Amino acid sequence: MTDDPMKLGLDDAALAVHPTVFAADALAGKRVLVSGGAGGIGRAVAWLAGRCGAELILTGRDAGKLDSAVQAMTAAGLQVQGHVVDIRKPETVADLFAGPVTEAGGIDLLVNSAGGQFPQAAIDFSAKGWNAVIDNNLNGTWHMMQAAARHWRDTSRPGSIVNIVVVVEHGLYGVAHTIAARSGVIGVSRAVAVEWAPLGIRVNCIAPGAIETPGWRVYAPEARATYARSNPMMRAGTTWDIAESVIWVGGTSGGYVTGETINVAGGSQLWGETWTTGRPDWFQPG
Ligand SMILES: CCCCC/C=C/C(=O)SCCNC(=O)CCNC(=O)[C@H](O)C(C)(C)COP(=O)(O)OP(=O)(O)OC[C@H]1O[C@@H](n2cnc3c(N)ncnc32)[C@H](O)[C@@H]1OP(=O)(O)O
Ligand SMILES: NC(=O)C1=CN([C@@H]2O[C@H](COP(=O)(O)OP(=O)(O)OC[C@H]3O[C@@H](n4cnc5c(N)ncnc54)[C@H](OP(=O)(O)O)[C@@H]3O)[C@@H](O)[C@H]2O)C=CC1
Repeated sequence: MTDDPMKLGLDDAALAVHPTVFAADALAGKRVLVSGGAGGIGRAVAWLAGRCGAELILTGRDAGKLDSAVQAMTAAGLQVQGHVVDIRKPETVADLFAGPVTEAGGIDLLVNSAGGQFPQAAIDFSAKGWNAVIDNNLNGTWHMMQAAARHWRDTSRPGSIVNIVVVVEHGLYGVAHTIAARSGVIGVSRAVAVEWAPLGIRVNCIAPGAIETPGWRVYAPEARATYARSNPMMRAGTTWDIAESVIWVGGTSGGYVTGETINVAGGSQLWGETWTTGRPDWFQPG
């Protein structure tokens, strides 16, 4: 890992050629919408989906980041468009589906990778900080899920949703607001996996462990330095690990899977701990 923010995780050059188990036509004829598609995990998902033959729609808040992702993928021959959408604003999410999604001919897969939080001891959260994280990760993800489900219902086509969450079982500390928000996403995903099955809509979650991305910039270097050893495999994962699991469960390969949360976390749901704020004295060994 490096502290150069431009070099956290796999870059476009690596994502363009990284080996994959998927065939080049695994998603031929499909259209994939990735929120947070210019970020670390979303970008890798977009690259893999595009390399599998899907048309891509990427969203995010930062137009410059989106432009750089669209340019890199276009230069590699992928079919991609980018749109500025803040998932916290339901009206802009509705505009995305009424406009670009409809004009493109609809989508088959929605990947919700937009999200994030800041590290802080829960006892110190302000009401505004708590609300910001809940709004971003629970409400924002829900706005996207519901808009996609309405799109599929109204166009009588099946669909698939993959929500990127975090490992909520244990071992992730200093981000209790996001544990609450992501537990909500996992819960609502299980509920609508049932409600939306008659519409031909599958809903699953992927819970990444420590995946080196530019998003890690919100954590102090001392905290980040501990992340790789936060799981029994004693290493961080890559955005490609997450991308391949997203395409597996979101694509036809996961066609009989719904309502699941899959930890892609090196076993950190079973063993290990991540203190995003630094480990308190109470928990120091002996
Ligand atoms: C081993 C695994 C590692 C950990 C697992 C997870 C990893 C990841 O998720 S990687 C990173 C993914 N990306 C991010 O987390 C992006 C970074 N985070 C954000 O962009 C923001 O924190 C936000 C989206 C969650 C909130 O943004 P926004 O609504 O724009 O909020 P504001 O910046 O205006 O802040 C509102 C409010 O929130 C409190 N607050 C924000 N940042 C901090 C902070 N660093 N420390 C303490 N409090 C913070 C604060 O109350 C803010 O209000 P004001 O005080 O009025 O500014
Ligand atoms: N990296 C890791 O170790 C882990 C990551 N995760 C989760 O995976 C997801 C992706 O994270 P990662 O790629 O690492 O982080 P990044 O910060 O690199 O990417 C997150 C992306 O989300 C977008 N985003 C955030 N809030 C909004 C919003 N309100 N509206 C639209 N877009 C938004 C950002 O776009 P923009 O910059 O344009 O605003 C950003 O590009 C997040 O939910 C993260 O919490 C979970 C576990 C571990």
